Amino acid sequence: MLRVGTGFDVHQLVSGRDLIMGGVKVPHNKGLLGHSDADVLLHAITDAVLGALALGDIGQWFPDTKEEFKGANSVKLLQHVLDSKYLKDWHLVNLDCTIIAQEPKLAAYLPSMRQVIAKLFNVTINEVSIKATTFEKMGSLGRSEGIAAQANLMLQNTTLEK
Ligand SMILES: Nc1ccn([C@@H]2O[C@H](COP(=O)(O)O)[C@@H](O)[C@H]2O)c(=O)n1
Ligand SMILES: C[C@@]1(CO)OP(=O)(O)OP(=O)(O)OC[C@H]1O
Repeated sequence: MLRVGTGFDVHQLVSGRDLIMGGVKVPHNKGLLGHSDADVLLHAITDAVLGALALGDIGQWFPDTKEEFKGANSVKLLQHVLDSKYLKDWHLVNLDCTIIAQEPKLAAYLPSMRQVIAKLFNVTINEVSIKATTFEKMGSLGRSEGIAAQANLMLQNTTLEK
């Protein structure tokens, strides 16, 4: 059986925070604001996994009202979902993501992000695509007030037919 999932997330870009995306610390004078480490890419991917299997969304699994998720490492949040009973027998066919960031330039960091994410899903980096685009200086994203990410993926369960 095949299932597709999509995820989208956006976080505000502010001073005094680290910029962490795809589990990688990207050097920049600002970082993303959130209850967790605000890893916008991993949040979109987590929502895509949950969406593929109709399991709700990241905020339902890890409420931002809970102290235990304050400053949480989003790698661990995604790992928790992937290790859950719901994901048993499901594996990633492919993942395709787009980060919308006016700044900083991300091209140099995308291979490291692909590596982190491929390891999490136990696939090779060939199954993990991450692209970056600006917002052509338009609107809030174009003014670098935040960074957004979109993820699309396909999961397969070979123990279930159709
Ligand atoms: N934060 C970003 C945004 C874009 N890139 C790379 O630059 C290319 C051109 O971006 P446009 O938004 O003008 O299309 C894009 O295709 C990416 O390769 C980047 O590295 N980091
Ligand atoms: C990850 C969680 C939990 O720490 O907090 P944030 O970092 O604020 O991120 P968001 O994308 O709003 O999603 C869900 C949250 O509950």
